[in-house]
Amino acid sequence: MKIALLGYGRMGKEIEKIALQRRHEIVLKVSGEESYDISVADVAIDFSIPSAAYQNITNCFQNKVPVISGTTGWLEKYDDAIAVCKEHSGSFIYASNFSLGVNIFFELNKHLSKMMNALEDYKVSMEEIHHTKKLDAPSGTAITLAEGIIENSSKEKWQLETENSSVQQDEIPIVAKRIPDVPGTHVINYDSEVDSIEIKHTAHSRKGFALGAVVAAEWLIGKTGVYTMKDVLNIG
Ligand SMILES: NC(=O)C1=CN([C@@H]2O[C@H](COP(=O)(O)OP(=O)(O)OC[C@H]3O[C@@H](n4cnc5c(N)ncnc54)[C@H](OP(=O)(O)O)[C@@H]3O)[C@@H](O)[C@H]2O)C=CC1
Ligand SMILES: O=C(O)C1=N[C@H](C(=O)O)C[C@H](O)C1
Repeated sequence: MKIALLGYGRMGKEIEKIALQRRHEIVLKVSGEESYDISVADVAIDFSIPSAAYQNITNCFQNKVPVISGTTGWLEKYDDAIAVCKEHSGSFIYASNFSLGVNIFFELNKHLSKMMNALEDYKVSMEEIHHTKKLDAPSGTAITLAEGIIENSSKEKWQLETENSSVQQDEIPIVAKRIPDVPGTHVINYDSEVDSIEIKHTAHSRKGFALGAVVAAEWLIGKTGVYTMKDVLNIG
């Protein structure tokens, strides 16, 4: 495949390594506001910044280039992007996390949430830890995990815990920690007076995210429509 990398930072570079190992070609690397011709690519992989993702993604739809996006922090425009995708019969996969392990963790989280819903003595909370260069908080993965709990319990929303925040009964508190060089850790905790249940995913590097994005790009080529990593990995 001829791949365009929209965003050539930490993830763009990791994706390049995996793509070359899998015998793909990188035909475009975009890392700023410069104009570019996306039509040279068979597929685009966007890991850019929250303020640039929508423009990058919709430009792909308008030029009929399938696009994978892992950029987080832009989802207030997700529905608009899907409308543009449908208008142009585009091809799209967005995932807050492309790693196989986290996608299994997403399913485990939903299952656990269903089981815990009736047990009022347990209080759910979440913690995510990432490197200090991360622009958004909470992480996209933490938001997806919270949505998985909300779908399967009486919780109605999530709340990022700050010094001044007070968490309501119907909210899932999320603590976001920033520690140098941490690729991404997510913990869900159910705590009662007598015990705690905790599930945790720890990324050891960015390799799993990058491999998942390249596998998703390989899978999307030749398809039209909007898909998720559940379709790609056939899990859940
Ligand atoms: N879904 C997933 O599995 C994962 C998602 N992510 C997400 O991916 C995104 C990127 O992460 P990461 O690589 O660590 O971040 P980086 O900051 O290392 O990379 C972002 C890159 O985007 C570039 N950029 C700035 N403006 C534009 C633009 N208009 N078009 C294209 N590129 C642009 C930046 O250039 P410059 O530095 O010059 O500004 C930078 O090179 C984040 O939103 C992060 O949360 C990260 C890991 C996994
Ligand atoms: O910015 C990162 O690094 C990561 N971002 C994604 C997120 O916001 O969930 C995925 C991963 O945790 C790494």
